[in-house]
Amino acid sequence: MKLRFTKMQGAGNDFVVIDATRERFAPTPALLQRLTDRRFGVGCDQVLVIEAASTPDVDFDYRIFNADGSEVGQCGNGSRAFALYVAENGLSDKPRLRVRTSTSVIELQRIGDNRVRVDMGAPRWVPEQIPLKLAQAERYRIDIPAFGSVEFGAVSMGNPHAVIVVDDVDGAPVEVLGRALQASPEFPQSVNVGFLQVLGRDAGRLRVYERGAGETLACGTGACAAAVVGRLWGLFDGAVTLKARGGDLRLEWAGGADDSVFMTGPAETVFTGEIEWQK
Ligand SMILES: N[C@H](CCC[C@H](N)C(=O)O)C(=O)O
Repeated sequence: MKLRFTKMQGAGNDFVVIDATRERFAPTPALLQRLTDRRFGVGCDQVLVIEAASTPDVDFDYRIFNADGSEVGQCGNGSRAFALYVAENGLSDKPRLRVRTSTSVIELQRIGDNRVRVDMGAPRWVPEQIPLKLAQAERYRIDIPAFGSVEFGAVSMGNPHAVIVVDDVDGAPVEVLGRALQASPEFPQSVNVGFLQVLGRDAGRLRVYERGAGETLACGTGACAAAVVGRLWGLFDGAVTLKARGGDLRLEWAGGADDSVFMTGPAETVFTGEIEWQK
């Protein structure tokens, strides 16, 4: 049977997007592998699945699968692609969309041909909500062989993030230290590891070694987490532009525990295609 998909990207974080209702899509491990593998399949960091709303308070449900097939609770760059897909395919003409993932409800608003502003909800830093098996702190430390005591901030945006402040992201040991933190027992569901270089009170550079995908060219929830940790550590003011390798993201957070983080950035459709698939 044929499976139609749309290849999209947001700041270089790339996606295969599927309208589950139209395609009667059921995510099996083998099919996810076919969609994510960059050699033997289509290739992407995440597969985004658009489903009919499961409750009347939202417009759609939103499922996210990493390149390794793991299903997760949030994808910030993906949410912008989601909004563009819905508009381009006539799934809704509402200017604002409420969308539910397995861990969050977010609100998407297109603000230009290929720019979307997302209410990503409030950050969660209670360790049990991240999850992180350490006593709650503003600054955490874990001893990592070959790196010694590693200091980081930790927050959930519906998925777990650790943020390490570095002097130079280009020289940061992104993969080795990212993998080591992901393997730490303190992160029982692994973690997305951000490396943040502060450029000023309203600017920084960010690289993220993502759970289930490795280093991506940008990570939307990682940018939200870095903006929150940067503000909690007194490094940033209310709004910050974070430069990822694939593009820039704009983050705004008023700083209150219940205040949403707003993320604004690009989204683009790259191509549409279909694969032949045996159920
Ligand atoms: N790797 C993440 C999911 C994708 C997040 C990222 N692509 C974004 O834009 O937020 C996780 O396992 O929680």
